[in-house]
Amino acid sequence: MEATIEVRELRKRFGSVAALDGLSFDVTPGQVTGFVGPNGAGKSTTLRILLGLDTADEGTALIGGRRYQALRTPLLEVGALLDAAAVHPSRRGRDHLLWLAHSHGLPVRRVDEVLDVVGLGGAARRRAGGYSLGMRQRLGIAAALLGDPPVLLLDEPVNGLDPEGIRWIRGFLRTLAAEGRTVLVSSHLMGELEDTADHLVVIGRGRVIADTGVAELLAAASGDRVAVRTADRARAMAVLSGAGASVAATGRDTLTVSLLPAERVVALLGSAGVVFSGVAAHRATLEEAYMELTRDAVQFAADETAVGPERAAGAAGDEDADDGGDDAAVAEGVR
Ligand SMILES: Nc1ncnc2c1ncn2[C@@H]1O[C@H](COP(=O)(O)OP(=O)(O)OP(=O)(O)O)[C@@H](O)[C@H]1O
Repeated sequence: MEATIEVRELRKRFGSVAALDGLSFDVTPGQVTGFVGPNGAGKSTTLRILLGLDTADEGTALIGGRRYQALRTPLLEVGALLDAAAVHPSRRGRDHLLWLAHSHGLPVRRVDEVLDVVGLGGAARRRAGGYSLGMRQRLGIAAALLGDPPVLLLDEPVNGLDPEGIRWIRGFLRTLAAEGRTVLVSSHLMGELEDTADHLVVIGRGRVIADTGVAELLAAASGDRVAVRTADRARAMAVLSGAGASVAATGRDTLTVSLLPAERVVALLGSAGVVFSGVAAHRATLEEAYMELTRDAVQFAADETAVGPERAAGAAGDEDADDGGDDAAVAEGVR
């Protein structure tokens, strides 16, 4: 079976709401693909249709070239974590997996293997009702792995995990992809995806906003912008705008400058006598790139709420404004 997800022109309405509005994307094996979008964008609906839990009004959603309903041994072909709470509370963790394994003729040995893989071996004989959210997430991931499937669909797998668990799943997803599996992971935590995902499918209002490599997206979002830290913000803005730059205030003493290289910014501020404590090439975070992408989609849909450059850069740049941690300093302390 070719381990690939193909979504083509999916449409789904719930009454007057178009949850999916012609959604198309592919997920290829050997990499982790993040599936992201604002609340209500249509992520869960897409995953539910892919897993045969809901039907599309139009379009197709295929796993390995076939609809989920046509898979003869689904557990062996696709592993899914949709709702970690979907385990009967009185059932013991191990019994839940035994029941699933039995339905597919998998050996008991495999149940104990996946319990160990997710670090739940010690709690396997406790009732799921007494599990923490993180433990239920691990049990759900164990269930997804049971059939050693080439395709994994995980909805918010980091949800409820402690820092050790988050680190574990990050490495684990990378390992699954390195084994050549197709891994589609929805998440709201861009910081997590920045460290984990190779590719992103960003959706909004039931449509694809971006289908791109994470590295390309970060490079594009970083652009040629320059971050400036100065106590004399107003004068710096006047000098740089006067030289043709586009300037946005991103904090009490920070600016983001476009259309001028860092060296020129340093020279202009220096010759105008504007004191500054740092000028740095700006490197976008995935969170920032994502906010820009999804904000554009909202602007497109409701153009009366146009967002000015100052607010736009401020929304994305506050973190940098405070710690400058993502910036590669090119000049310091020129008077
Ligand atoms: N069963 C349903 N009945 C009515 N409306 C629904 C139903 N399921 C989803 N919707 C609507 O479809 C749209 C897409 O919802 P969906 O849950 O797929 O989004 P999502 O991207 O998963 O959101 P979130 O990030 O909040 O989980 C939303 O407007 C939602 O209210």
